[in-house]
Amino acid sequence: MSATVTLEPFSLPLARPLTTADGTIDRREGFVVAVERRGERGVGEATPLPGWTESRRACEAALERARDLADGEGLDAALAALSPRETPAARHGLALALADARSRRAGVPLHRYLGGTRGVTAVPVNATVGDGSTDETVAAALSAVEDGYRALKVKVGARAVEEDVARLRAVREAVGGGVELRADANAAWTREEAREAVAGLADLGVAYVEQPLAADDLDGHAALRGGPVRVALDESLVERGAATVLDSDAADVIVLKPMALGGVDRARRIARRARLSGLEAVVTTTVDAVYARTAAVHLAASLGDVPACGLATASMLAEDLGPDPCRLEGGALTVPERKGNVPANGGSTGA
Ligand SMILES: O=C(O)CCC(=O)c1ccccc1C(=O)O
Ligand SMILES: [Mg+2]
Repeated sequence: MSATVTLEPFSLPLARPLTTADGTIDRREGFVVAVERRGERGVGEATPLPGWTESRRACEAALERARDLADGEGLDAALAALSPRETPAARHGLALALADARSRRAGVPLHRYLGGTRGVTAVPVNATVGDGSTDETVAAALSAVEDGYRALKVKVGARAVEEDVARLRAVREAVGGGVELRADANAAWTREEAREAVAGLADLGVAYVEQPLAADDLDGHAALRGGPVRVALDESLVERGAATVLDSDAADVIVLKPMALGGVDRARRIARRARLSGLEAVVTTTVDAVYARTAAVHLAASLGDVPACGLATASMLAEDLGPDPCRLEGGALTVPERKGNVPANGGSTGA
């Protein structure tokens, strides 16, 4: 059945640029993808992040092809034509628009539509602390704990290993033992640096180190496991594919970015497979706008009982595409309970 797809470009500056070992993110650009089918409207978001997804240009070209295909052959054919490996952001955008429309028609919130059955009303989240001096890092950590966060993810790998270990030590001393600490190296370290780092972080009670080594180095990651600091993989899922990572012994935890994995539906399937293999699944964003970010909250809620997720990225944006329907309460984001993904009026009142 023929259906209308519309694409609206956007460009959002960050208020707090995120500095990682892999560079600084200071703006997010993409497309709002809207579908209209049998009078039902659904809204999705395609926000490519080069290095993690296709380029903006490739994303736009893929979405334009999908729009033309939907016009003749319908939305399912258009979605099937979008490759989750080649153009994950484009597929994410159209898949979310469809899921939003269908969950609205069914009168259920997106997390129920995705298959969540438990009454999850909030998702625990980590604060994201970018690279910075020890003083800056401690200040950001203390401010996050003051805001109620019980888990902090600190970016590392942009400076010498001993400096990063000193930053984490200063954070641990400042926030005390009751806060979960994680470190994300964004693939910056050599095997030797990673061994040094893990040894230094071990007695600081760091729960896991995210992507210490190059994305393709599954053997290196496997060899790092087994100590008190667990190993999480993020970039490796994009580089090697989720199935390869899950079939390896390289990770204790996998980090799921729906935008980089081709949609919340794809990310959910990977999360469930990971759990069956005894891995933990953490849902995060690529610093997305409100539609993709909220969808990732629904995804985490649909999984039930998730560890703290990297979904508290709204405050990095200077502007957004609409009001945030989630509130931070006690280190967790509230899950929207109205039908669909983001409530049509921004979620301020009513059902
Ligand atoms: O997980 C989080 O806390 C926030 C998301 C985040 O860190 C991130 C955001 C954009 C690109 C890469 C990453 C990453 O996890 O490496
Ligand atoms: Mg990461």
